[in-house]
Amino acid sequence: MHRRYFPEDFIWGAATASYQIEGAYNEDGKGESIWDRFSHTPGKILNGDTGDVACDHYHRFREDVKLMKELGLDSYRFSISWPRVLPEGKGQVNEKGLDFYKQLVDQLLKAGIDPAITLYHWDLPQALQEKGGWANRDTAKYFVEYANLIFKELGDVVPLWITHNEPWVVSFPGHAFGEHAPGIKNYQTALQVAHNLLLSHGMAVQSFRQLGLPGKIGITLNLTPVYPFSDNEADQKACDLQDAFINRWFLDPIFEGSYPEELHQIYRKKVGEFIIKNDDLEIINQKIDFLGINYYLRLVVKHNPDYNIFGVETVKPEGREYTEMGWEVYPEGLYDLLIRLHKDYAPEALYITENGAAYQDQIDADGRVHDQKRIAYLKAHLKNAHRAIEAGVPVKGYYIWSLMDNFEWAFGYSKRFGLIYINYDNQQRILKDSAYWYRTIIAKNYIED
Ligand SMILES: N=NNCCOCCOc1ccc(-c2cn(C[C@@H]3NC[C@@H](O)[C@H]3O)nn2)cc1
Repeated sequence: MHRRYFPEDFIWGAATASYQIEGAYNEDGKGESIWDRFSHTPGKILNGDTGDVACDHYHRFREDVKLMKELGLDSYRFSISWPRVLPEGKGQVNEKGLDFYKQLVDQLLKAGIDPAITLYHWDLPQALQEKGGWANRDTAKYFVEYANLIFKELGDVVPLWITHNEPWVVSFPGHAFGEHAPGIKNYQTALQVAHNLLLSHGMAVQSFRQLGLPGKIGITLNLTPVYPFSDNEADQKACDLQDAFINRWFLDPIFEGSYPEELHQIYRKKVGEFIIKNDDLEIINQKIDFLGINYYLRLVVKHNPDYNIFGVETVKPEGREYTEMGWEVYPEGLYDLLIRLHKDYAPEALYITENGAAYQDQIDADGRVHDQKRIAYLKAHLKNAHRAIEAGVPVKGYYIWSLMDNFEWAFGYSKRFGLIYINYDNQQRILKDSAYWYRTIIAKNYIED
């Protein structure tokens, strides 16, 4: 067996997000979020699930940190619920909410686990949505005020900061397709949202620098490598357009200070303008310390003039494996993506801030969860991350999505991504076989293939 050793200082982590695990949706002064509102709206979430209780992490965080320590995690990536600390999104601070995160960070540090904080993981205060939400440029200003509050409270002990998680998902499923909160179906609004999210990212990085904090700051993007169904020119063109739609629309402004021109032209013609003010792109193009990437799947596309505004149709290759999300298992796509990012954008450092799979997990007669498919998925993706590191790509860490089963947005609790199985009837935590497997990988710092 070939041993693939990771760099000595490689960071082994796991990730969660506030709305997906905390529960206590209206406790201790927390304000309503757009996901509280969306999940309470009939018909939006499978089985009528909500994040009202979730994994009850708000009350069980000490037990959960103990489990992280048992796994030997170097780092734990979690998000802060903006309305838990600022119930109205701005102004009055909810000290009890802030105190929860200070206690969580304190427990992590005592356990020898580095906190990695995502400032925005989709749960916008509803009070700000009432003022237009991310379509309103003022929200960028309110985001920086919120970020500064957290920077000042935790900035001296938290080494890794992520401004936003997956702005593409916030913008398009949230504001063009209507499948995520706030459930808007307006493409032009989605483009303005994407811009204001990026602007808020740049402004927050500027503020982080001005505060002279010791940690590193970056952004996490869901990046999906796109492959043409055939080598004919039309399919190749479709591939380039889909790549611009999902990946370059965020990568180019961040790393080059400009939007992809061809796609911008298509949007001008078929969707309409969105407001960019004079030095916006300069602010967005702030130097970042790392790029976080969430990798799950690849897309294969072909040209179909009738399919959507791009004339791009995604296809599902035959004979391939798919996860419970319907996402193709394509570990090589992680290698291809990392090589491309290194070549085209050369980020100073990269963290895989999410990688994982939903499978049909069940508790067997022996009381264990034998999630062999997940172990195979994770191992194959780690192999490809290692290949990229050997090729010179500065991948500094890997966070499994997710530490525990949780609320998978529009799919509710029907999709299990966790290393830890959650029995939602009694909130019991059960380490799956993949958790024990990951513990040995962390301890040995190598995989065998
Ligand atoms: N292209 N056209 N689409 C047309 C229809 O799309 C509508 C829906 O779209 C999407 C696309 C992607 C996602 C998604 C989910 N995760 C997993 C989470 N990552 C952050 C963490 O919270 C995990 O739970 N990653 N990505 C969701 C919805």
